Amino acid sequence: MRHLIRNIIVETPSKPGNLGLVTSAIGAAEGDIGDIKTIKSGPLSTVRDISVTCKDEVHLQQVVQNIETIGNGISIHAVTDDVLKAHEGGKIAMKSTLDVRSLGDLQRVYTPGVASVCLEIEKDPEQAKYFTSIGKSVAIVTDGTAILGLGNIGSVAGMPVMEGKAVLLDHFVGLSGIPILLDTSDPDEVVETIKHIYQGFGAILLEDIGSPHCFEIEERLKAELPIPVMHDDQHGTAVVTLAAVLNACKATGVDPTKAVVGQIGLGAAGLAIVRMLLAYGVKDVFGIDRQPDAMERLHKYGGKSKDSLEDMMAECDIIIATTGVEGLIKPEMVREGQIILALSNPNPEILPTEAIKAGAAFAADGRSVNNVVGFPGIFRGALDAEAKEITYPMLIAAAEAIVNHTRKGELIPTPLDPALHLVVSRAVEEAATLEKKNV
Ligand SMILES: NC(=O)C1=CN([C@@H]2O[C@H](COP(=O)(O)OP(=O)(O)OC[C@H]3O[C@@H](n4cnc5c(N)ncnc54)[C@H](O)[C@@H]3O)[C@@H](O)[C@H]2O)C=CC1
Ligand SMILES: CC(=O)C(=O)O
Ligand SMILES: [Mg+2]
Repeated sequence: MRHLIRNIIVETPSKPGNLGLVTSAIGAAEGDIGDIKTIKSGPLSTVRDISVTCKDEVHLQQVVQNIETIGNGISIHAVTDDVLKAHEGGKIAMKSTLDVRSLGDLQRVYTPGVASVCLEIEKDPEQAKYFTSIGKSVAIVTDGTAILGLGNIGSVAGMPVMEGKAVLLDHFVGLSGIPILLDTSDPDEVVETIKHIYQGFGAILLEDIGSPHCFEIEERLKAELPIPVMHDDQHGTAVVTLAAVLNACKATGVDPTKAVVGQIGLGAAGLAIVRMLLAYGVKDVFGIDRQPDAMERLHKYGGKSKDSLEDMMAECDIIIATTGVEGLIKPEMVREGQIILALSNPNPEILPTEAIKAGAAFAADGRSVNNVVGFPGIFRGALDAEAKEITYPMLIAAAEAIVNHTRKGELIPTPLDPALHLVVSRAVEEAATLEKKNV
């Protein structure tokens, strides 16, 4: 486990070199340093807030002890849990876009004025696109069965992830994400429930719904609803992974269609990655999963199998892993020059630093190769084009837009760049519009 993030508030005498002593002490204990914020900078002392990721509480204590033994007047004021603090009261809220200060405002926003808008929409339901927020709202639906790699922890425990997705939709592309927490995983009940509520949304984002029931749920909803439906763990992840694979191939001079790719774990994310790579034209895509029915699905879509994880690691140029199993890939399994994308969250199958040390040419984990690079722009583009569904040409257009937006030396662009989501949404909108014209 490596997802204990804590903030250590450290005071050092204001003298060059002291921050270096602190970061070296953290590094010596193998703490992973994130943001460093200066809270107070005075002539005598400086106080900084240093975010550190540790494996667990024992590891955190080692980091703290290393700092405390530096001496030189360096001291720790507090160790805080900023992640928990950020979740106090939740991360989202439904807010109005209008102010209500006068009686006139009240009558425009609510009764009696609102009645005339209702009647306009009753006469012509298409008007709902212009006079309500429906076209900008995305239902984020989970049944809680595959929350990250944490397993079936239930929808309510998964709510922080759903709120997180809503924050990203709002922040990156101005869409409202509304979590819907289901208490059933039965495909008939899930489909029936969504069919009864879909009309309040422009699109449906399925999230952290485990396999294999996620496949039937998505297929049926896509067929039965007139609005875009996408299971992000499947197709959002596949888009971003395709982009990372294309970028890695470009950097290593490999023709992606001729690369030999091995996918470990053929659940929601893994099977969709296989399908996406095959749709793109990669010929040799191998897969492995501990479930026989997952292997059957691999073969149905044209993927090939390997006998063991060891064979897969020995024979493939590019390895992608989405099993949810931390540390599944051992450093001794890594082949010289291999490309390793260990995408499980919160902890990867192998840390990128370990994979590189073991000889990999490129290595990344689920923090950077993450569906957040793709899903905001995919949904925005589909809604802007008024698309009825999200298709493979739209997804491949998204992957190519990500590739074109990647700077030299990067495997995948940062999702913090607002221009990224704009180019992805434009590419998806254009692909959707082209498809409509060709129908
Ligand atoms: N980086 C990203 O953007 C994303 C990462 N993920 C991560 O991928 C992982 C899996 O997510 P889902 O596909 O939604 O879950 P899932 O439960 O649908 O799939 C997991 C699959 O891995 C297989 N598996 C487990 N242990 C295995 C082993 N030792 N060898 C071979 N196969 C094994 C399971 O049988 C199952 O088919 C999670 O940790 C999740 O956080 C998922 C979506 C996006
Ligand atoms: C990123 C994501 O969707 C997951 O790990 O499940
Ligand atoms: Mg997910």
